[in-house]
Amino acid sequence: MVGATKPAHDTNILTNTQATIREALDRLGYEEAVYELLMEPMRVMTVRIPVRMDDGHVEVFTGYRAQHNDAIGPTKGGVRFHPDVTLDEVKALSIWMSLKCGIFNLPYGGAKGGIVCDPRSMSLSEQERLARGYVRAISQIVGPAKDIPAPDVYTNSQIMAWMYDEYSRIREFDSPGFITGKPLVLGGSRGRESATALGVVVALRETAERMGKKLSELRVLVQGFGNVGSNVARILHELGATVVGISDAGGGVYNENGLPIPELIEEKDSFGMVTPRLSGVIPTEEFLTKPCDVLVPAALENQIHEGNADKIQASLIVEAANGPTTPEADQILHERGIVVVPDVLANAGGVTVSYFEWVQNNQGFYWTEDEVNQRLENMMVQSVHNILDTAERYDSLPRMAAYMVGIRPFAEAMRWRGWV
Ligand SMILES: NC(=O)C1=CN([C@@H]2O[C@H](COP(=O)(O)OP(=O)(O)OC[C@H]3O[C@@H](n4cnc5c(N)ncnc54)[C@H](O)[C@@H]3O)[C@@H](O)[C@H]2O)C=CC1
Ligand SMILES: O=C(O)CCC(=O)C(=O)O
Repeated sequence: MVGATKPAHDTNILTNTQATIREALDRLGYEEAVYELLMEPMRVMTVRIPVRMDDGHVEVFTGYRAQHNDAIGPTKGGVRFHPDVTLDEVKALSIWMSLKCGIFNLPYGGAKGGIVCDPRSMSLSEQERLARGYVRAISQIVGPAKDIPAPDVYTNSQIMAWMYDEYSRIREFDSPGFITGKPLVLGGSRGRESATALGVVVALRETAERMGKKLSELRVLVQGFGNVGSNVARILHELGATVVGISDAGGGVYNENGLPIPELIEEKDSFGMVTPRLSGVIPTEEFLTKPCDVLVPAALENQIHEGNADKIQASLIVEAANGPTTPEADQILHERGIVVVPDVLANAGGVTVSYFEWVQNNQGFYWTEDEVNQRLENMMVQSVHNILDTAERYDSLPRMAAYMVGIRPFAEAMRWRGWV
């Protein structure tokens, strides 16, 4: 995620997540021990990774892997390369991965990894040595039946390929099910590249229809133009919605009549940056409050906060990023009647197609892109209505409904196993 800096409105996403988990478990009537087990990852590994840099000196990087809960199956989640990675962030992200798996009935618990580094200032060979060093450092706790990594911010199919190769060498057998988000030729799944975005668009369409609005009538602002944001903009544009604004780390562009999305995608670089080549760029804070029907944050955490929530003009927010809305902003948006489709529901298309990739690797039998997309769409439609119906039934916000639906399978699995 190029240009990403620590958000101005930084809040502790781990303590916020723990508070929401507690409320969800209380509403479901589970005992204290269930909360005690689910409030923190069951296992966290911190590693120090020495990397010989191109100029000959050795730099030592800190990396983490957090495994939230393995009562249901192996754990799963991406690895982030970013200078602002912290242990608390990785822990919170691992809990959110569990919620996604719970909502979508995937046979996994959540995990997340991160390395404190800035890949923008590293050569490809330095990144390769770092990726391989990370796998060597965590190899005891990962594997196709233990914990399955995937791409996240600043990591991509090339980094997955190096990690896969390193793991296979260590274990002395070829092990494609160890990691997902691989290149197609190494056992990647068709559709994984755009899966998160496709899921976001399906969640947007289904929720808008429940609000009496058609996709083709909507004006959408998309914050972030990387893997998720640019694909969301592309799919919406192809389906006839009007994408009135897009942004990246340098700011945003807005046109009430719609933007030429295919041309903008042609212009963007591999780090999701396009604004350096555009005129009329406005700052992010102004961008987020521009007129629109739907806002899709697809960049960083804590972008919608108590300082701007009262100025947002959208009536629907679909969270493509992990953790883009602070709890204070959630409350303000609710009071203003703005519907928020939470991250653990909206962006779970990525881990769902990663699950499809793992299934295909285990079977050695590969699906067409149509099969992948159709299965994803069916699961997304079902999960969106399940969460929105649950929210109505419990008179709660969709986020609380998503936490209740997502956490329950872990509490039940732990009971059956006799852990609580
Ligand atoms: N890639 C995936 O499959 C999944 C990604 N996510 C989440 O989606 C979000 C975006 O991920 P990717 O698209 O993969 O990352 P990316 O690294 O491909 O793109 C990030 C984009 O955000 C922009 N950005 C950075 N700082 C910004 C700022 N202050 N204001 C506006 N834009 C800014 C960057 O310029 C870039 O366009 C992250 O929260 C990630 O965890 C969630 C589920 C799956
Ligand atoms: O594809 C995966 O397994 C994980 C994706 C991920 O890291 C996320 O949903 O935040």
